[in-house]
Amino acid sequence: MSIVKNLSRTLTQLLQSPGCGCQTSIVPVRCIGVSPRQVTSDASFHSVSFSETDHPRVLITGGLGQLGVGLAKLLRKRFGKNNVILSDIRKPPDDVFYNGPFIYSDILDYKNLREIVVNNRITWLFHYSALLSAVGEANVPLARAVNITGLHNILDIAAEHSLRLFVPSTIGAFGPTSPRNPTPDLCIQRPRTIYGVSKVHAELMGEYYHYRYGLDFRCLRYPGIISADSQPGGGTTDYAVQIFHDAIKNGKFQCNLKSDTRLPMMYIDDCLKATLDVMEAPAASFSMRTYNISAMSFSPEELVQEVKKHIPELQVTYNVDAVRQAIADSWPMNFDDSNARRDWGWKHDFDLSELVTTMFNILGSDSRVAQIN
Ligand SMILES: NC(=O)C1=CN([C@@H]2O[C@H](COP(=O)(O)OP(=O)(O)OC[C@H]3O[C@@H](n4cnc5c(N)ncnc54)[C@H](O)[C@@H]3O)[C@@H](O)[C@H]2O)C=CC1
Ligand SMILES: CC(=O)[C@H](N)C(=O)O
Repeated sequence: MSIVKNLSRTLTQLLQSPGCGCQTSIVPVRCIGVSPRQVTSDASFHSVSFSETDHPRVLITGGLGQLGVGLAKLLRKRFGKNNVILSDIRKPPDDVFYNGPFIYSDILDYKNLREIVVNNRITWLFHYSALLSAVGEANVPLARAVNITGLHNILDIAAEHSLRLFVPSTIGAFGPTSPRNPTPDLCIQRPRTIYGVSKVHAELMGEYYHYRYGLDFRCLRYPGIISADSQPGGGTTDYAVQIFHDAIKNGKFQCNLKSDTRLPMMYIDDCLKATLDVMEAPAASFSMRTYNISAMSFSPEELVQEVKKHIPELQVTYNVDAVRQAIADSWPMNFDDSNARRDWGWKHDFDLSELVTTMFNILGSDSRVAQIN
């Protein structure tokens, strides 16, 4: 009984202390760092808080995919090369291996993940491992394991070690019953892919851990991301990257979506900038923990027109992939990101024409700009 009284007194003091940062209306366990998973006492609560170091110590999971290497480059510029560790289950190419710390990490291996976080005194975690929409439909058990079980491991490790955690969500977290034009942050989410279901689960679990355990969870719903020097990992929006490679290589492109399929898209630099911005934003600026971000929205036909300004002789045919088309038809056409713009100042730099010009500048030494004037 006296222990309970003491605990209650301590809690009251904590809640009244100005440094606590907790509102009394929120479940107070966050202030005492209750761990969501039973761990041995010597393994818990050894985290180094951000204020104890000059820079965050960062781990990126699934870092060898389309987005991770670019993210590592950006974060290393900001926080120093050795403060950012890339991890994946694949073998890194030479340029990645020799450009900064790389470590093997399977997110399904909880103990190994915890060891990495502890030994490297990680304070920020960017959780990029996932199976994307099209490959997820091709292997549902694996997608369920990686996207859901893997996420549970990440959430528990992050909560136990007081990490700041970024988990990307996607336009794919919405479904045919969501408003599609535009899609707001808060609306019905009934996706029909395992990818989408796992991402809604991630959004809800992250927010639950935030309120229940005080986890500093931050989440952005990315549109389809377009990049020049990294390949997409098997999604529905992949066509918008492939067109550049095929146009340059052989002047022909076969599109697997219908010409008028409109989806939100973004250039990779904007996506990575938003990711760093939301991680650096003061928590007090957030009115929610999961935000839509948007830059542009286009159909294959509109992208083709823009690409043809650089390669006028490009020949395009349409050979629709039924699985991808059904997915795309259930996704947002336009994304409403007004909350991100208002709360923490999100602003994109690249529109469609800048994106296409930039892609050709990077990829297309032999692309020819048409005389359009
Ligand atoms: N690229 C895009 O257009 C978008 C991406 N996102 C999200 O951003 C994140 C990163 O996306 P991408 O880089 O495009 O994905 P990607 O598919 O290119 O890369 C995912 C990486 O996860 C790794 N991985 C798979 N199983 C793993 C395991 N058991 N343990 C550790 N790593 C494992 C893979 O080896 C791969 O390198 C994902 O969560 C994705 O859902 C969200 C919306 C759009
Ligand atoms: C939009 C995404 O999440 C991804 N690129 C996919 O198409 O699966």
